[in-house]
Amino acid sequence: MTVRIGVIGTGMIGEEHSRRITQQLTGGEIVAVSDVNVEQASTVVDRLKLDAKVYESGLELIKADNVDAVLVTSWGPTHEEYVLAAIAAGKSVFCEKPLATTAEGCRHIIDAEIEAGRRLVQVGFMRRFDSGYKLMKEAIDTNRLGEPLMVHAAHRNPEVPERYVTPMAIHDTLIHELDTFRWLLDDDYASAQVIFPRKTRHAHSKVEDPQMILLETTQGVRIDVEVFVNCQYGYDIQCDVVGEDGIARLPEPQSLIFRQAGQRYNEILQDWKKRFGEAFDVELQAFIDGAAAGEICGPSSWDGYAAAIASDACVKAQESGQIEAIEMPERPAFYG
Ligand SMILES: NC(=O)C1=CN([C@@H]2O[C@H](COP(=O)(O)OP(=O)(O)OC[C@H]3O[C@@H](n4cnc5c(N)ncnc54)[C@H](O)[C@@H]3O)[C@@H](O)[C@H]2O)C=CC1
Ligand SMILES: O=C1[C@@H](O)[C@H](O)[C@@H](O)[C@H](O)[C@H]1O
Repeated sequence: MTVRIGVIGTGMIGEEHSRRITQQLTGGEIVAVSDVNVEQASTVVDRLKLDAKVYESGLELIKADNVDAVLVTSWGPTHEEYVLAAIAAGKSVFCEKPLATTAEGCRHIIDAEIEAGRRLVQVGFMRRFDSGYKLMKEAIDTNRLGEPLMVHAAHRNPEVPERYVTPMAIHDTLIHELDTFRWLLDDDYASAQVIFPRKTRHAHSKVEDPQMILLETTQGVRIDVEVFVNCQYGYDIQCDVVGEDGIARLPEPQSLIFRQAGQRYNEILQDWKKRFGEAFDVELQAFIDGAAAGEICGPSSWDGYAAAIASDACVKAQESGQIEAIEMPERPAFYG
């Protein structure tokens, strides 16, 4: 069975995901696209030579009879409405992170999914599909490090546009780490604090950059994350898990080592497209296969919600300058 997919939001990642579904993956076909910028949607259809109808409204696309499954790749604040509409239509939906920009928005999605009676939502936390992070997870799960005690991490982007403002360092950027560490450590968060070091001259006026986020889990693991979104030099994701019996470091992406002009060096990737290219392939193939089988797996709405609860606490901590408590409600049996 070919899964007929409708894509809402044909910006950078919407186009990337449409390209990989069309040119690399199996079992899926893009039959419909939509974007508030209709011209943008038409351009992507032309550029990728898609046999797809352009819809002026994402909600109309979701209702279309020939759309089996939906990809939501529009801006974060629009996700909740589209995911809820897909659930109401009984269609599988892959939603890029964040599932919603607040925990309250995610809760609406959870309530609707439980009401629908089966899992329909996969959240785009692609790091869970990255080979390096999977090795780390295996090392932790097989107790090679002993009990995890601390995590040191960094999330660096070369630069961000004007519309990227201070809270986005949390709900757009740190949200990846907030999901990853819950999954790696099989734990939830107990508190969060945000510290603003001296601001880089490369940041525009509406974003504090860099930021240091300090998290504590319910098991007492301490986590520090540097979010630095105008670091200039590249897209750089770092993670060390320190355990009782050893330390595991996330592998660097494979790259050539040059000896040239009196220097030995290797290049650093510049964006998420290449850094997590293989992980995107695996996550989207899992979505297509899940939609075909009627069994969506991978990061769930509950994972999106849990990350958003922590994200809300971090945004509050940005404003208060205090350590903010994080309380997770009990996970419904529906989410295993
Ligand atoms: N997993 C990852 O590493 C990444 C995830 N993302 C996520 O993907 C989403 C999109 O990000 P980008 O592609 O970078 O942004 P973008 O700005 O390049 O594209 C977003 C598109 O959504 C469209 N849009 C905005 N409001 C809409 C609405 N109400 N209905 C339909 N379309 C609408 C815009 O016109 C634009 O074409 C965001 O949630 C972002 O956090 C983005 C980059 C990497
Ligand atoms: O998801 C992503 C972007 O939306 C976000 O803005 C970046 O900070 C992240 O590095 C990237 O992975």
